[in-house]
Amino acid sequence: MERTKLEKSRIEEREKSEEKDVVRLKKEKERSDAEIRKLKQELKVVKEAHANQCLELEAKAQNSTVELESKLKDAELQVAESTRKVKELEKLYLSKSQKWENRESTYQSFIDNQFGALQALNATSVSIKQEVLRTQKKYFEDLNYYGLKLKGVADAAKNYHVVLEENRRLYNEVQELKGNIRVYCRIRPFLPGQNSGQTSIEYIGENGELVVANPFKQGKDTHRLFKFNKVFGQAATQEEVFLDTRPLIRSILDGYNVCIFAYGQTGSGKTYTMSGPSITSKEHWGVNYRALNDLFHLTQLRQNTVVYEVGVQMVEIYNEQVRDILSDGGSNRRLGVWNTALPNGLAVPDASMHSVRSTEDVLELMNIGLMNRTVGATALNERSSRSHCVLSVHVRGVDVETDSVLRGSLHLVDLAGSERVDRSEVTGERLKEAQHINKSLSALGDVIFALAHKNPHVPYRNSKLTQVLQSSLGGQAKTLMFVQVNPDGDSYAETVSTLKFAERVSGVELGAAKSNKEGRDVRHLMEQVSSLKDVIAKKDEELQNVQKQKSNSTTVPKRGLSNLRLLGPSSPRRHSIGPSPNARRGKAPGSFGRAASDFDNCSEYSSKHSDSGSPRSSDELKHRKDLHQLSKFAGGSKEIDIEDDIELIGLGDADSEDRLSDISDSCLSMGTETDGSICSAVELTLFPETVKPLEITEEPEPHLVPEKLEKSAKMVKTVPKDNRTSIPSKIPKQILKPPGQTTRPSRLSIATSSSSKTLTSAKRPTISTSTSMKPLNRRR
Ligand SMILES: Nc1ncnc2c1ncn2[C@@H]1O[C@H](COP(=O)(O)OP(=O)(O)OP(=O)(O)O)[C@@H](O)[C@H]1O
Repeated sequence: MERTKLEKSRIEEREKSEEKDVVRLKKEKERSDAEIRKLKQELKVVKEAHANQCLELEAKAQNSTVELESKLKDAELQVAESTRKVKELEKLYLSKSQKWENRESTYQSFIDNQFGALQALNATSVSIKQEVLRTQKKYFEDLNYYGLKLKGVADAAKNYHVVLEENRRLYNEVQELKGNIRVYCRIRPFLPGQNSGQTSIEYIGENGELVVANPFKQGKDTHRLFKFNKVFGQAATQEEVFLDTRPLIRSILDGYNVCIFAYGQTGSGKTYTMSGPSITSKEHWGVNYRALNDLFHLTQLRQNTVVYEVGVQMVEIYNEQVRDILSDGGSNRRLGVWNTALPNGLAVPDASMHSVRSTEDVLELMNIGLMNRTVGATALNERSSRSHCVLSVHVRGVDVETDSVLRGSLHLVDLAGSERVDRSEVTGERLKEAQHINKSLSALGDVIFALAHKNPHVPYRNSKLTQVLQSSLGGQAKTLMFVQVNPDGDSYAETVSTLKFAERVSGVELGAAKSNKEGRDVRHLMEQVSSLKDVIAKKDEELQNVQKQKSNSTTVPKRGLSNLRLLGPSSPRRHSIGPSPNARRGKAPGSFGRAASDFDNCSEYSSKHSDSGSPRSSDELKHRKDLHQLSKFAGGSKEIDIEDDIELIGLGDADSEDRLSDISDSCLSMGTETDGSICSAVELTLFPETVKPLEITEEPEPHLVPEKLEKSAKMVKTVPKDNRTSIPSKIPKQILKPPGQTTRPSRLSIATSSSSKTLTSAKRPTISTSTSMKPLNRRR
């Protein structure tokens, strides 16, 4: 029961739960029904939406179908097109591939060839490599070899300049030995206002080459090459020009004669080179101031070994007249020119000689000279020199140790410029001057031409200029010419003719220059000769005495023979240089004393032996006899005196005719020949104190003797007797003439005498004469 009850309770409970379940289920069913309704509703909506969608989709599908169909058609078309293209491409491909194949085969064959070539190249390169190695080896060997050689060459190159210098020196020496006239060319710069674009100067070489060309003509033919010792360009300074000239100038102090002259067209810079534009600035000084400045400087340096004295002359040649431009007021006096080649170059002995001791003295003198010089304005040069100006510097040096004397002279010549009168537009007086200038320059050209061609006759006498320059052009001087060039194209013709002239000048060989040095040895020898002659004379005298005692029957013409004895060719005293032994012993004071004592001896001799039959050598007697005959023929003793004079003044030479001098305003100037004459002249005028006193018994005729020479003669009288002083190398012997005998003032008049003509055939050296000696030969 219980169990039933329990069962029953359980069943009841189950029923209750089932009922609950039924209620729950019912609720659930209702909820589900609601849900189903809702879902149905939703389904209906969805169905409707789906239907709509389907419709839409159908429509879309239809559209898409249409679209796709059209696209398909397009695609088909495209496919067709593509297929066509593919076919075309295939075709192209085929042809291209065909081409490529061809190319490939070509390249292949090319590559094969190249490969073959490469192999060949390889082989070659190997051999070349070997060759290179071999060459390299050789190259290094050669390099070593050339290195060694190069070292030698480098060593030689080091010496190259030395050798070059040496060569230049040797060349100059050769030139010097040949005595070629040196030619330096100087080109003037363009002046303000000139057109520098039209220059005739094309090229200036280092070694003196100069090429000029006509700027107004084209073509090679217009170019001309000239070669000189040196060419100074437009930029060359006065200092540079002088430095190249200095060695030449310095040689004056070693006893050489030097001549420097400037040649060129008017306005080309001759005065600029020789004097400079102004003396106020040292930088502008020309060659002449610098030369003298340098000479003084050198003389100072050498004063312990050589004592120098310097004298200056300055003359101008104006319209064929030589004028002293340093004399006070005397510049209008015409001066004579020594008309022969003189070793010491004193060409115008009558020109005043001024002793100078410093550059200041020189500046002062040259200022005076340049102020006195004739200048004028032409169309080509505002201050054109209308004359040739010659500045002569005479130097005498005495060696302190040896007493030897040297003499040098320097001529600085500023020529007047050549000019084409049509260009210089001159008239009247200027035209006359220009004609004289051109004439004298053309005479200079003729002289140069004759010298260059070594003609036997050189026409020095055709102008005063060539006479003055004779010793420098034809003597033993060192000569330098500055050829001045105007670079202006308009002056091309003048430039070429100037340069041609200069080229000719540079071809002139003067022979080696000689130094005017009297060595001690020469002096000693001369002294010995002199003393030997004294001994012989004494012996002669003794013999004559013996003869006289033996025989009183023969009479010898007194004056004639005595003088002939004195002056005969055998007499060495005529040429004696330096004091005689007697003079040194104090017997006679110097050479003039010597001359006087000779004369005394001679007079004594002649009086002692006037009536004796002299037993001298037959030659001498014959000579005397000849001369005696001549004297008789010429008119007795008077004529013999003329002969004496002839001999004394050096007219005894056969060639004396050639040496005829000019007549100056004041007196004649002598033709003469040897160095001594000039030296004497220079010494008597410039260095009078060196000359020994001479007893002059009579004053020379004043109208015949230049004022300066009178002074010299007076100075000679008053010089103290000092046996050590040097003596002019050539001193004429004094001869007494019977009172009332006429004087032969001019060598011209003497030369025309018959006796002189006969004597000139002797052709032997004659006693030189100089201005200083003129008083001695002129007696009343
Ligand atoms: N090297 C130079 N440098 C500067 N100026 C110069 C030079 N050479 C010449 N001159 C000038 O040229 C002009 C002419 O020169 P200079 O008078 O020296 O000529 P010249 O040849 O002597 O003439 P002339 O024959 O007519 O006397 C002057 O004014 C001068 O100053």
